[in-house]
Amino acid sequence: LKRSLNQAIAKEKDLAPCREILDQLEAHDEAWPFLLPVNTKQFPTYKKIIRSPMDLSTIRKKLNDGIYKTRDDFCADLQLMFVNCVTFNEDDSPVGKAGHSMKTFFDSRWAELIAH
Ligand SMILES: Cc1ncccc1N[C@@H](C)c1ccc2c(c1)OCCCO2
Repeated sequence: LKRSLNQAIAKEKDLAPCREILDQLEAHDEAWPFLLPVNTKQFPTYKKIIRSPMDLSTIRKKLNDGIYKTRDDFCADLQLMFVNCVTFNEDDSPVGKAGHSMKTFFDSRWAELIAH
């Protein structure tokens, strides 16, 4: 499907803030549980419980490879990552707490981005 130049420019404008937010998420003190895919040898039940794993490195690759057509596609993968975290981890566990902290941070940055 050939995209016009204007559409390509519009897509880049839409996704540019996503790179900025992803930079900040990767640099966050509580990003450590989310930097790489969950190791299913380390957590054998993970694949059974979590049907669609997602992590920051996968999101970065998808963004770089032009997989996301809109900023909402990008947002959906982050929300999937946070839902997976709540599904598998207790709220008061270290990973559960990190997930809530990262989601709160993301949601506030996303609102700033959309609300301008
Ligand atoms: C986001 C998530 N959800 C469920 C399970 C794991 C994870 N993250 C992975 C990267 C992880 C988190 C904590 C860990 C860990 C690995 O290494 C084993 C030792 C304990 O500390």
